[in-house]
Amino acid sequence: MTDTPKTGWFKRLSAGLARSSQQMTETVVSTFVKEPLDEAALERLEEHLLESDLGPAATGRIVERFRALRFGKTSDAREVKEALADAVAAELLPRQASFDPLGSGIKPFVVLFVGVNGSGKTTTLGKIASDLTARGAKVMVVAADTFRAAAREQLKVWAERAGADFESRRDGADPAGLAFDAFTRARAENFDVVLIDTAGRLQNKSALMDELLKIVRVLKKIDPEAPHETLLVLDATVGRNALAQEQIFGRTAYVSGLVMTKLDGTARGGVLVPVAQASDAPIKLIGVGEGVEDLQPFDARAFARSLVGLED
Ligand SMILES: Nc1nc2c(ncn2[C@@H]2O[C@H](COP(=O)(O)OP(=O)(O)OP(=O)(O)O)[C@@H](O)[C@H]2O)c(=O)[nH]1
Repeated sequence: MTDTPKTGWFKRLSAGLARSSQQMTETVVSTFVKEPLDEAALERLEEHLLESDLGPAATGRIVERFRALRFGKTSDAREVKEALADAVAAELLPRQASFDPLGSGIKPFVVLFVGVNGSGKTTTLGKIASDLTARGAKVMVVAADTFRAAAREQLKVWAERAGADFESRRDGADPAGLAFDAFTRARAENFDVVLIDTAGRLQNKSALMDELLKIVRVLKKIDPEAPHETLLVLDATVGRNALAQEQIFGRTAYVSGLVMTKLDGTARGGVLVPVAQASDAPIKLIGVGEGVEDLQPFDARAFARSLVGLED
């Protein structure tokens, strides 16, 4: 069979979620294939869903859906998986949105990346830069984490690989000043997209938030609508700590979309559900590996099906 782009994409998603889907299949699905759906089984379902980090609210609703379904003694694995996928998709569909900097009509379209160090911000920005330049866009990458030379270097490598312009300053320069100058040049030189990486040191939370807000303020001096997107990058492997990070950034940084990275590195990919539901911002992208193609648009239905181990 030829590998269409669609199936290739779904295969990557499924491979990335393999650890989570294995956990789901081993616990939840096997419970119902072996025995009828009685109260004891529903209790075990609740336990397993909580262990998969789906969170109490979504878990409660999913258990109720299963109670209403009344599987007979002979329900097979496929039937259980389909029902579970539908239940998880129903939780996530209202929390899905697309990231489309080239389709907005805004030029240059400014994207701010926020999140703690190590969450995958730089990698995500680099993957997006590669995708946009491959589609013919003129892209500028801005390293507004001016304190860490290593962070700048890493970003520079991504920018060069993508064929994007790169803007940075010496150690300790004002990140807001850099963002202002970069945006000004991007306007003058007709760039399509400006991608701004920011610092993520949470040790000094209020200074970090002040720095982010200052960047937002100066961008608005040039264009009151900027930044046109603020993506909060969260690492799925930190589990429910991602919820705390969402609260810290979500409250102050005007986040407009979430990116959940490293879903391939955890068996508890279900954590995406409570994070999506706690946030005012929808999930726009997910990372299921280190390759450029492993950053994918978030598709709630496909995610739910992969999470429970369905193959299409
Ligand atoms: N397996 C896997 N690794 C990822 C994914 N996204 C990012 N990474 C890796 O996670 C590590 C941290 O990513 P960075 O992009 O450096 O994180 P950052 O938030 O920019 O952190 P600093 O550079 O410390 O500010 C890198 O080794 C990435 O290759 C993903 O979806 N899956």
